[in-house]
Amino acid sequence: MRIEWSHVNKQYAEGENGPYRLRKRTGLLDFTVTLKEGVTAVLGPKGSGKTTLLRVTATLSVPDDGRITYRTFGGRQYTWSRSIAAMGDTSPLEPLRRRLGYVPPHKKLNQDDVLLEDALVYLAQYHRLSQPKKQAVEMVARWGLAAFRKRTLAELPAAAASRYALAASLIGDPDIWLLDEPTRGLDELGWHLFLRELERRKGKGITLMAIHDLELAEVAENLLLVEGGSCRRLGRRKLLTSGVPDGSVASWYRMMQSFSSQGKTGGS
Ligand SMILES: Nc1ncnc2c1ncn2[C@@H]1O[C@H](COP(=O)(O)OP(=O)(O)OP(=O)(O)O)[C@@H](O)[C@H]1O
Repeated sequence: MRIEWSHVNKQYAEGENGPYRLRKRTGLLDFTVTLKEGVTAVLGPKGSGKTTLLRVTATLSVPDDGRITYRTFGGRQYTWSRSIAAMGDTSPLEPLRRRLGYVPPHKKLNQDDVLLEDALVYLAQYHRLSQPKKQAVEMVARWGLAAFRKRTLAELPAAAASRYALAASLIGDPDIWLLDEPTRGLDELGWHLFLRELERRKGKGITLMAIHDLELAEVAENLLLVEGGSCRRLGRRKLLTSGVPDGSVASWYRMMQSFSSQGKTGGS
């Protein structure tokens, strides 16, 4: 399976700046990449477009331009683009959405008064799983959430909310797992369970995780470096980091950042 982003653009209007000018912020700029199976860490400075990339890929946000093509297991193909969104009926994308798990950057669900276990049952029903209650109970056990089963999502402490976000995204065992700052708010148990899940996912489907933690990036199979909304580098982690003395992602990332700041200052 693979995902192909082809000339994807996304801009945000920042607000009026004077009567006739609308300032724009770049989310993605001519983003063109093909990604195959494996765990890929999406790295880049603040505001480089990581969240935008995950949101458009999750079909939660509409690209202004370009298209994303998903070639999934079983030979099925889906496309997400502005023209498809404009048609109004996105039901042909539903099978894709059911094979896709997304973890948002902010895990705390302040408004939600659904009980945690019920929320997982609803998700299992949405994913058309057999025995949704059983699936929910299993997920509760797997993510150490038994003590919170009968709490509403709004009541969850931060660590449990972070574990719930991961558990919810994994209902239905998605082929595509999109994680935005997945370790934000996680406690020690959450970290342990998350790392175990990542190991399980290696080489199985596509996992894209936007992270700032360069140590965590060491568990990824691929690195995708985003800058100014575009892909600056994509490759096997081992290959990319073989060029730096200690072979670490942190050193490689620093080297890439120092190249870009030299470029901006004319190499001085
Ligand atoms: N909803 C929005 N409205 C206006 N501008 C936005 C919005 N979302 C993102 N942006 C802008 O788009 C650019 C890319 O943002 P994005 O959140 O995708 O970057 P990021 O790499 O995820 O950043 P961070 O590492 O801080 O999470 C930034 O300039 C950001 O300010």
